[in-house]
Amino acid sequence: MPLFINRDQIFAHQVHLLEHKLRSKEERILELETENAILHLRLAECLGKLRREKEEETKAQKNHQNQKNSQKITQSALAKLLSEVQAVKQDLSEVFGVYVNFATELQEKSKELQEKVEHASSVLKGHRGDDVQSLQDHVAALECSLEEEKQKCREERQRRRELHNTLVELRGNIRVHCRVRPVLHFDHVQPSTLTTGPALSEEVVYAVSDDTVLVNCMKTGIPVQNKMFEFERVHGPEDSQDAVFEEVKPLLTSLLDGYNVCIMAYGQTGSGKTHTMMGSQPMKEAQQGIIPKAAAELFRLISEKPAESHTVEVSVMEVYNNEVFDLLARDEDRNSVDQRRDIITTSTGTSQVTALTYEPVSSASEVMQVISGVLKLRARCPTLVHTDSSRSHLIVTLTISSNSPNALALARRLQSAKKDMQRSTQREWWSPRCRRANPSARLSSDELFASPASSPCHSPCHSPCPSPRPSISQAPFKTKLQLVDLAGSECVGMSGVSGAALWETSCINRSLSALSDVLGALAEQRPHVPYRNSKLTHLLQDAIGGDAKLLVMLCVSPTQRFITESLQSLGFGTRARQVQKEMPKRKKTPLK
Ligand SMILES: Nc1ncnc2c1ncn2[C@@H]1O[C@H](COP(=O)(O)OP(=O)(O)OP(=O)(O)O)[C@@H](O)[C@H]1O
Repeated sequence: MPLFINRDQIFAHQVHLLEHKLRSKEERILELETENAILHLRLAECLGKLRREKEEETKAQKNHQNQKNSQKITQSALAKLLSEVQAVKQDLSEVFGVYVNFATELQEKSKELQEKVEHASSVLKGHRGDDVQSLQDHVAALECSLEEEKQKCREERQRRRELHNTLVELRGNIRVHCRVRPVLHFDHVQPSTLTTGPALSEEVVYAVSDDTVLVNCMKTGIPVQNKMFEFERVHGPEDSQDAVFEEVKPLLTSLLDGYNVCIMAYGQTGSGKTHTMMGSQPMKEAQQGIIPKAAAELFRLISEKPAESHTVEVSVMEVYNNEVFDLLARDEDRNSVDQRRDIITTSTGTSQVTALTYEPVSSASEVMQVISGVLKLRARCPTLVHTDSSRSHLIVTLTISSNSPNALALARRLQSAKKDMQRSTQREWWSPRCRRANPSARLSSDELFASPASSPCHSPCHSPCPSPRPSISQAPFKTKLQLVDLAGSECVGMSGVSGAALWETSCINRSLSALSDVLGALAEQRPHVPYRNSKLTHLLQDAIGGDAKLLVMLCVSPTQRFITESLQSLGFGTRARQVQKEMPKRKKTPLK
């Protein structure tokens, strides 16, 4: 074996050894690093465990604290409960004490009552039959006197109403009657799904007494507000055509006494104006309105006068789109001709329609024949509210010419009686002193119309007696009865009209608002009254502001659907009542 080992070989061997050592060191380092990593992992695990345990411990501590708190609360609640139980126990014992006392008292009282009943029944048993009879007689007498008192009360109310009417007449107020119609089929409409609040067909306008109307104003979320309106007379849905006419009838007597009279129906479309003025189909007597009934009453009154002392003429006009039309105008062949007419103001300041046709009539049926003959010419149009809506204002005028000496005498007496009343009113005719001295002192129509010689002075008051009656013109006179069926005010949206009908609606609404303006000016006694703002007010100038007796018949729908319009009509009536016109004057217009 060669002994020569060179330095390179030794060096290489050493390098090899060192390399080997290094590799094993490196392996060891790797091992240690792995161990270290494992230890790190373990440490992390332990730390996590430790943290979780700590959290659990905190949780447990919290729970423990909560438990401690709720224990405390429960303890205090228990203590409270205990004290309440003590108090209830105390109360119960007190109540029991009261109950025991009450029961004893009740027992005593029932005993007492029983004794009294026994005593009363023994007393009753002891009574003789005729005593019972006298008791029954007494009760009957009491009932009778109660009935008498009721009758007196009714008479007193009637008298008060008459006095009120006289006062209205003396003051020259416009009379306002109101009629609330029944709920009808067209009041029922399908409610919109969006609308809330009261149903549209719900009744909200009521005639609560014979002079008061009540309106329930309902809005969602607001308490119901009641509004009251007072008029000279209020008719409810159950009131018949006859009942309505009965209240109007006295005006017809005035007509023959020499006064101009105007009866005008006002109200929203479909509220019953035409029903009230003309009547409804089928036109049986019970369904006749004011116009046929007034014609009948007028001719009945005339029949009581000397023969041929009165003549009557009828004219029929309509105001349509602010134009006056003479519905009786005919050519020689009795065909309708252009019926447009003008209104002029005469030298005496009254309004007059030029070339108006007057038809002489001698009975109520003739009057109705003439009117029915031309009513078909009246403008009508179906609307969403009313299928047979009148689109014009209708004015029927009955002109009565009187040359009766009786009527003249009557008129003369009336004139002077009225003057006396007026004078004594200014003096204290209504004073409590006068009324106390003779509570029944009121002028009946007989006294009013009696001649001075036969008219005793009823007033024992110290005011001087009326002076001798002044004499007036003996000339024959004419009076007018104007019966007006106004077109209905209406909301364009609700009536659903368009085109020509929309123009009609606008004309109707404008003329009605002109009427309202005239009443406003009169009520406030303004120096200028705008009669000429519309043909309607110009035509009715004498009736509204002149010396005629004017009655406004307000027609009102009863349901929520028309509440805005009803309130507007009731407001119009209230405004009309505030007007103090000239005192009605007897006519002295000479016959032409
Ligand atoms: N008091 C009432 N009793 C029974 N039915 C009534 C009453 N008032 C009105 N009516 C009926 O209601 C409907 C509408 O009435 P009317 O034609 O009189 O309304 P209007 O006020 O004249 O309407 P417009 O102004 O649109 O002409 C009619 O069918 C009528 O018969």
